[in-house]
Amino acid sequence: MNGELIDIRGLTVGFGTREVIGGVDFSIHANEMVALVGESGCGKSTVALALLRLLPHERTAVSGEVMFEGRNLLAVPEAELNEIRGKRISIIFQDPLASLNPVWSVGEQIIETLRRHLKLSQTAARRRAIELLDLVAIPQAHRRIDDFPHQFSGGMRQRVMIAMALACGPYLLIADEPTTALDVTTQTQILQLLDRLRRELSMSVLLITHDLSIVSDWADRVMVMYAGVIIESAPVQVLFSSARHPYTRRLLGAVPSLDAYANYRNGRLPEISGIDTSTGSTRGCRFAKRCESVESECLTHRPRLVSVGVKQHLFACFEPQQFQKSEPDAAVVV
Ligand SMILES: Nc1ncnc2c1ncn2[C@@H]1O[C@H](COP(=O)(O)OP(=O)(O)OP(=O)(O)O)[C@@H](O)[C@H]1O
Repeated sequence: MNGELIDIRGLTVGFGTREVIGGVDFSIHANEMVALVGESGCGKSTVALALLRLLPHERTAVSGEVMFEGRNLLAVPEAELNEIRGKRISIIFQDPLASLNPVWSVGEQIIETLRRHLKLSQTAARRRAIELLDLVAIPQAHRRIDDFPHQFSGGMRQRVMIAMALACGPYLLIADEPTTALDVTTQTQILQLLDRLRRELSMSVLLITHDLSIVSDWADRVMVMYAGVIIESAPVQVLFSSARHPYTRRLLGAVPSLDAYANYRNGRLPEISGIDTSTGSTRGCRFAKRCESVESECLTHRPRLVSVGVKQHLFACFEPQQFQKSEPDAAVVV
């Protein structure tokens, strides 16, 4: 499969009267690993859940388009979406224990998924479940299949979740903070595993994380989110070498490195001042209150995501040297 796998346009989510996601546009190509990075509370999980219509219905308003295989997932009937969730698009979360059933063996849980979605016989499903546990490098998969979730370490449990997510051969795996609860070594192993699997299985991965430092080795492209909007998006090397948005530049300054460690020992680890990441303000640029280069236009107009002139590098900022056509913010024009 080539080209765009999923294309998201104008995704907006409101909880009650608060707009949490303010019109997000992005696409993911076949076999691509794309990272969605941002501070806690900026709306990363809300985007992931909104794509699959997994947000609670009550007091939640979702609009926009999520085009996948020629269909808008926000508009297809629930039964059709059930065929897509878990089968074509799978999602894994930070805490496997919360997603696994403690009273069922991991084998029973994978077999149930295989039987429900692929209608396999019990014997074929068990054989496939062992293969899947093998695929995610669980040692002695044929024995471990009958163990219960609590008998696995955190990293192994995350592998089980990945095996389950892969059961039906999805085209897209959404991994929401899959390594946050793990130690650094296990975190690397899980990311290595995801990277190997997406290559072997020709699958795309949307990796959601608050930790910019983990994406450099694994992601092809990075999208930086701030207060419910994507403010910069670029191939990973471009982002790390030539970030344009003031927020991304400060975020990169806050990525721990040996230099930063030396600074830290001297009491000078960089920080991003202010706390305004999730206010859902709809007026002007959402970063304006924390931005050192704020101009009057930033308070009244919202910068659109535009190309900086380099392939796949987009940013949303009224940086003076950039010519950007802006549109008055809907909140200002009454
Ligand atoms: N069901 C809900 N009802 C109301 N507000 C919600 C709901 N779910 C999330 N929020 C709010 O939306 C904002 C974005 O939350 P979200 O979990 O998407 O952020 P995040 O970037 O994934 O953060 P984290 O990395 O901490 O998970 C937060 O302010 C959160 O409190």
